Amino acid sequence: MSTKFSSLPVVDVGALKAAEVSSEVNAELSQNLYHVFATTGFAYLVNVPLSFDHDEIFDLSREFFTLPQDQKMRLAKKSFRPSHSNTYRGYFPTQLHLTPDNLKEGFEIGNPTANHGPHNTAKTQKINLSETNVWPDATVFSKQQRLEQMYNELQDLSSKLLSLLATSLGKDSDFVSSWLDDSLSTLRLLHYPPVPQAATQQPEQGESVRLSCTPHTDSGILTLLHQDATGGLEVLNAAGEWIPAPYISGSIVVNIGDLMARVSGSRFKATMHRVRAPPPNPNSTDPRFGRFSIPFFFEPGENCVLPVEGEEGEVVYGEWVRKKMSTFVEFQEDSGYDTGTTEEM
Ligand SMILES: O=C(O)CCC(=O)C(=O)O
Ligand SMILES: [Fe+2]
Repeated sequence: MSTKFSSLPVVDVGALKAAEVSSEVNAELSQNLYHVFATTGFAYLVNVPLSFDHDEIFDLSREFFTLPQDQKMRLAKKSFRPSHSNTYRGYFPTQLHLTPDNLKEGFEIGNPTANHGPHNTAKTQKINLSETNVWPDATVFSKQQRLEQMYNELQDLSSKLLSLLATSLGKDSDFVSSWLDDSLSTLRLLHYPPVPQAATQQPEQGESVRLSCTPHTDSGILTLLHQDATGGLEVLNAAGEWIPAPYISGSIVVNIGDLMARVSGSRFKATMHRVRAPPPNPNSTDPRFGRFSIPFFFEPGENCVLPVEGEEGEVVYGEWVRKKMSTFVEFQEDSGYDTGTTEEM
């Protein structure tokens, strides 16, 4: 459980821009990060070492979501287009038949330089966690390379943060290095379309606010989130109050996932969060409106074995994520997903 915070702390990570970081600065950053992850589990990072700003990444995301629907559906995962072979990477459309409190469309990419060789066991599963990315044709979307570069920068930043976290837990600096092998990190472009006026005025019975992402904790290690200025992200404190996490210019939000909380022996907190529905808009189908956000989920490789502090056992990441997946709205059974193992290849 997190503490009774009333706002999210801000951590300046500008020191990570330098090619060499002194051991004093590393120790200070490591302590700061330990403190926020052991209390709120969430923080804003400022002065991040990234070559792109919010305008650039959100322009790129808007360019993707304003593609004609049939172009986006060419990238749809198999559960939405059974003739397609991509099961894990690609596009998912808004699912109007599921709960109205999870109205979102998304586009997910994995490691652009991954080795998709035959050694990977993923091919025996219905969902291939390490499949190659799918992309729109370069004639309609020109930003593939830039998005791949953004992915790599977010992965680098995550790996720097992870080694600071390892130090803060009293581990060797190579404690997390194997987590980076064949990493399954996901960069997810998200668009929450505005809901029609009538729907926002009538929340469902027993519910006080209209949401577009229901309360959850992230399942993995660490999430780095770019959010636009629409607002709506809220984080639950120990007193059961939803604390707004509004957009702060130039910042990204970072939070701990369930697996990292477990690996740390519950020293780090995976804090519950949700997103309020964006303001209603009469042009509710116009994809330029609504909330845009871009979480980057740092994930280890499928075969990575993570030791768990204070417990006998270990966690194999691929098994963990498949178990968790059955609870994600995008992977619910009635959306067509089956996360189990196939009898045959
Ligand atoms: O859209 C957001 O700001 C948050 C999204 C989120 O929490 C998630 O995708 O796990
Ligand atoms: Fe989340």
